[in-house]
Amino acid sequence: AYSKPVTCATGQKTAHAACCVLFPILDDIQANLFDGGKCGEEVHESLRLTFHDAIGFSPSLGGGGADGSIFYFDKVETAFGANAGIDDIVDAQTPFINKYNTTITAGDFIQFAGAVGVGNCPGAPRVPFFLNRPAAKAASPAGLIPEPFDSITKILARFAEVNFSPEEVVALLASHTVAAADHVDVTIPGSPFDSTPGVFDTQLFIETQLRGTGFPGTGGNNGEVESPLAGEIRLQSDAALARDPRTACAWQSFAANQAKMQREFGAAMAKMAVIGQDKRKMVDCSDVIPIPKPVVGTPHLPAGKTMGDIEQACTSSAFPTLTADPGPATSVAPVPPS
Ligand code: HEM
Ligand SMILES: [Ca+2]
Ligand SMILES: [Mn+2]
Repeated sequence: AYSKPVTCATGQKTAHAACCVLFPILDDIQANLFDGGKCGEEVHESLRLTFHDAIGFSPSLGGGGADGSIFYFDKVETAFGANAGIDDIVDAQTPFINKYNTTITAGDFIQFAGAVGVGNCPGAPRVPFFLNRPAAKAASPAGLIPEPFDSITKILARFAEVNFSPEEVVALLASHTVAAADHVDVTIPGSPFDSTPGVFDTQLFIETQLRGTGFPGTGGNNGEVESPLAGEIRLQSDAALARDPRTACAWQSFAANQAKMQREFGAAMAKMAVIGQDKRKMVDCSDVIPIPKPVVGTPHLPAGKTMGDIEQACTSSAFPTLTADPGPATSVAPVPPS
């Protein structure tokens, strides 16, 4: 229904008066959670948290989806193996969630922080945000969060339970362009999944298609396979999604198409953020989310690589032709801890 834009007491305009409460929260988290609007560790972890809260719904086992259960029942959920390390960001968000708990629920806060946070990464879409999740009633059942050692059959089946197609799963994995692992190889915390963890670019889809040549730290970790670059870590699940006949062409379709990746990631995030929720009871506050900066750089091979290093997997079309950065072989620095 049409509603007249309002001017909030704090001066900003929004389509719905109910959204005005979000502006002070926006300013606070940008300054004090995201280090002045950066795309660093807290943004990466806040984005991961949106997924680990939202995916906690199954038609057969229950759970409330994107309901903040990972905060309200954190003792239960942070103990799940798939949630290794998630306690850090739950702890970091807790003072903010408590400060605003008379205004918005933890479920709203977690999705709001993720949408705002990823928007700090140049090249990200403006992720829509809907307000009004009730507080969680129970913890998520165990076993609902995909693990990097799961088969593609298991991963796609889990997402299908919450109505996500294989193409939507691949679109969601664009999140790993602004991501690093602390717990896959604990000897090298902060190891990024692509060479540009501060930019929401397509490098993840390019670099995961390169032949793996070694482990950045120790070998033999569960859910890890060889990566193509020093300092870069590769999840077994990302490598398999890039090569499986069910997902390889979707994966390749994002490799040199920033606009397609942005569009489909934004749409899939909007859908994920309301898993288990009744959208008719929610208010569209998308216009509160700041407009992200454009991407930095263009799709390329890391220095030292050639098209011969691409492991073509999609059988219906060729991987886009890319040129390599000049200079010595790219090596990737860890994302600094907060
Ligand atoms: C097949 C599905 C997925 C699997 C198996 C998976 C697995 C993982 C693993 C193992 C890590 C490393 C955690 C650590 O060691 O610190 C990680 C990080 C991350 N994941 Fe995923 N993930 C999946 C899907 C997603 C989705 C759908 C999103 C968000 C929309 C997401 C966002 C992130 C982010 C942003 C990080 C980086 C966190 C940081 O840098 O601290 N992942 N993921
Ligand atoms: Ca990136
Ligand atoms: Mn981290």
